[in-house]
Amino acid sequence: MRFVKGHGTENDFVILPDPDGALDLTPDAVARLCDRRAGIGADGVLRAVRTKVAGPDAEPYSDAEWFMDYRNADGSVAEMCGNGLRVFARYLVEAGLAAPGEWDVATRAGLRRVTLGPSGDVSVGMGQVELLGPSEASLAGTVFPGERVSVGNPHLACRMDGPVAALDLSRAPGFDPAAFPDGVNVEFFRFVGERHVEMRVFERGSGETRSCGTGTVAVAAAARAGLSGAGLDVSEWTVDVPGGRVRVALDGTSGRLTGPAVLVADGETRPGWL
Ligand SMILES: N[C@@H](CCC[C@H](N)C(=O)O)C(=O)O
Repeated sequence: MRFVKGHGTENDFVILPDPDGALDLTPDAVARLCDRRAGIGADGVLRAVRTKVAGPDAEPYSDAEWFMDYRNADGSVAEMCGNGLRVFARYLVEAGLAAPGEWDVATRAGLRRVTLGPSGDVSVGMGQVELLGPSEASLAGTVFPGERVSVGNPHLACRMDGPVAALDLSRAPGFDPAAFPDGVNVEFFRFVGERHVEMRVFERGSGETRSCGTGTVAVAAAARAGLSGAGLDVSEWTVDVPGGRVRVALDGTSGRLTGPAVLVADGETRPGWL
């Protein structure tokens, strides 16, 4: 099986080129590919498949040529992945499967428009960002009030006063399963400047990662909501994550994510390994 390895602010992915939809990608195969000791190692898998052969998840979005079939490291399926989409778009351009410019990619959360040149940062229209009300996370006995946010996938963005580096994210934060029946990605953030926050994340299905694109958009929206009088104003945010920095533009109720996307290796799994 051919693969490409890439990352966006160190949120890393195994990309599987599957233009004809020939791969039978089981949850077990995804978990083995993502295993950092016995596999290639990644936070998730991005299967690149043409929408017309991608099956029911892609059917409503057949205007787009490509479907990003995103899977978490534990093999579970997620609706969207912001960093993954930047890496996915960079892969399609570098592989000669799409031209630099602006085009839609189909995801389980709907169509997402990517903008990229022949090299450099990739920008992604992240669709509607919905603030869904308060909830809370718990970590080592401490309760963190937060905001439920949907960026196509579920998030709980918790503001804190101390540095995020002090958190122990070796275990999953607790959350209210009634509020998040399908699980949740939990972000902890702190203001470090005007419209500038630092963030760490514990991702559903992957554990702590070095960055989460949908999470940075959720955090920017929750941070804006916490500023008195900010309403739904148009604003640009800088979000620092352990793996680097991204920019988030909020415009009313929609978001745009811009940041790096880097491909680091091409390879082939050994016959019979998976
Ligand atoms: N890292 C991603 C989000 C991946 C999906 C997430 N773990 C989920 O289950 O919703 C990003 O960059 O957005």
